[in-house]
Amino acid sequence: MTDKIPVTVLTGYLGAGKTTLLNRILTEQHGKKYAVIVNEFGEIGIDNELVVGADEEVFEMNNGCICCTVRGDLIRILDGLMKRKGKFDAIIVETTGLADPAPVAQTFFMDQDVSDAARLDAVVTVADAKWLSDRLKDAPEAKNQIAFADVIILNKIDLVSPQELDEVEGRIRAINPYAKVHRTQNCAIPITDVLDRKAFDLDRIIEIEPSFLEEGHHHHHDEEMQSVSVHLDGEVDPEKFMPWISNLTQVEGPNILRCKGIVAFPDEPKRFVFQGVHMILDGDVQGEWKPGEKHTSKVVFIGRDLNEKAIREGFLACAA
Ligand SMILES: Nc1nc2c(ncn2[C@@H]2O[C@H](COP(=O)(O)OP(=O)(O)OP(=O)(O)O)[C@@H](O)[C@H]2O)c(=O)[nH]1
Repeated sequence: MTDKIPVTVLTGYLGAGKTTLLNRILTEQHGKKYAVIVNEFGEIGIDNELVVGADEEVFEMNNGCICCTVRGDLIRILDGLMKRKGKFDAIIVETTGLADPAPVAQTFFMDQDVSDAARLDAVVTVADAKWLSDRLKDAPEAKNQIAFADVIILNKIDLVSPQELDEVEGRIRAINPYAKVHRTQNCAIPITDVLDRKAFDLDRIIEIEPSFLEEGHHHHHDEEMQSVSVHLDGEVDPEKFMPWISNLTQVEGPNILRCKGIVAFPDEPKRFVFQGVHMILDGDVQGEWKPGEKHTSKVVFIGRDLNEKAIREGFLACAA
């Protein structure tokens, strides 16, 4: 048991702050070596490029949600990591914001090779203090993620009043009275509160969902959720791109749960990276393009009722 590799499953709804937390963990002086598995909903990988840290190996799984189609992928990557045991102190799996954590956690108990070599240390859920209450009403995944958490990072406390914060924590407590809740801004939390918690308690999970250990476990999915990703084989003109993205998120904000992108501007040595949650956009230049690297641009939108054609044409029209 003790020499099994601890695995932390990092979950939380779209845009809650999972990558922010991951980057915090990886940049802290911990002297440990982590393998990171990132899964995102969308065709073009962006999250892996946003994860900092030179020493970590990042394994990416695309085209599907970790809890459904790519679970085989997860097992394959974990098997590969197990064979290199001793090289990693721990494994961190960052799931897409739409993943139901139950089947992910299930993998560590159902697959013999995986369960022989790894132990699920904890399910850590990042919750968005501003949007969680709304998502609990319309997104079953958000509820499951809270229900399955061992540790809950109630993040973005800067965006709500103390009263709203107490309310949202009350909702969390109503769903999951067991998890340790930490209130944070930008996921600022000591690493020891997140990793190596030995917090995953199978008995408790079975109590919540008695069918947890049965194959063919039923899980909830939001059928209306879709993703649109667009790749532009070159640079974009900031004079066209900035008004386009800001207008799109203002108009379509309620439907766009999440957007992100990495784009190249002419004469700019760094990549412009932006992210948004509904109509809140955040972007900055970061990370220089490598010498000889082709300057390309890509954007991903996740949401409901997205007009794929308009988004695709709109972005491509921003070409420099
Ligand atoms: N105001 C505020 N913004 C935050 C805070 N934490 C993170 N953000 C911002 O919220 C956005 C989403 O953060 P991410 O860490 O990318 O969220 P995520 O959960 O990894 O997103 P997905 O991978 O798309 O599901 C980014 O623009 C962050 O800078 C916070 O405490 N307060």
